[in-house]
Amino acid sequence: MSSLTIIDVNELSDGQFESVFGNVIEHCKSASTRIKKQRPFKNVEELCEAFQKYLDDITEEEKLEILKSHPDLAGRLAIQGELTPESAEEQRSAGLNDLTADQKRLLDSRNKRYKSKFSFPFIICARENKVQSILEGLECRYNNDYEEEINTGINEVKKICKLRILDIVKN
Ligand SMILES: NC(=O)N[C@H]1NC(=O)NC1=O
Repeated sequence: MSSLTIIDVNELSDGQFESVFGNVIEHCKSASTRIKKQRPFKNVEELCEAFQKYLDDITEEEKLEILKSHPDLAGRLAIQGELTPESAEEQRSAGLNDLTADQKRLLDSRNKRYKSKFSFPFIICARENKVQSILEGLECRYNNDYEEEINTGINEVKKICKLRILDIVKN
């Protein structure tokens, strides 16, 4: 991918911008709606920073909505083939399509335990991880408190978002 230059991005119509960047934060169209108005951007870093700032500036309620819009890793949507294309590729790259039966059981039970404590799914940038580090992250972050996990989850969303933007825009 990486087919657009920053000049192309600045010249997209509002509608095109919203459709191209509408899922750089999973299921969060309002980010691209807000950020399209901040153009022109000097470079791709500035564009990434605008999305990161969006994630910093929203309310805790909006952060929770974003966290809750993420699919479980190797969860029901993955099994049913209903992930967004971005998420499907990220989960595949972490090796989540090739879990052993034991790994799948462990992942499911840790995901379930995490979600019942925090009310939102465990989120980690899959492209920067493999099965083992995901399982360890689930074990370790389960011990965090609620506010800490909202922040950690949003930080992971920022990493996912940046990599998605870099797939679209030439650096
Ligand atoms: N639950 C979770 O972390 N989901 C995600 N992570 C990622 O890299 N892509 C996702 O959809």
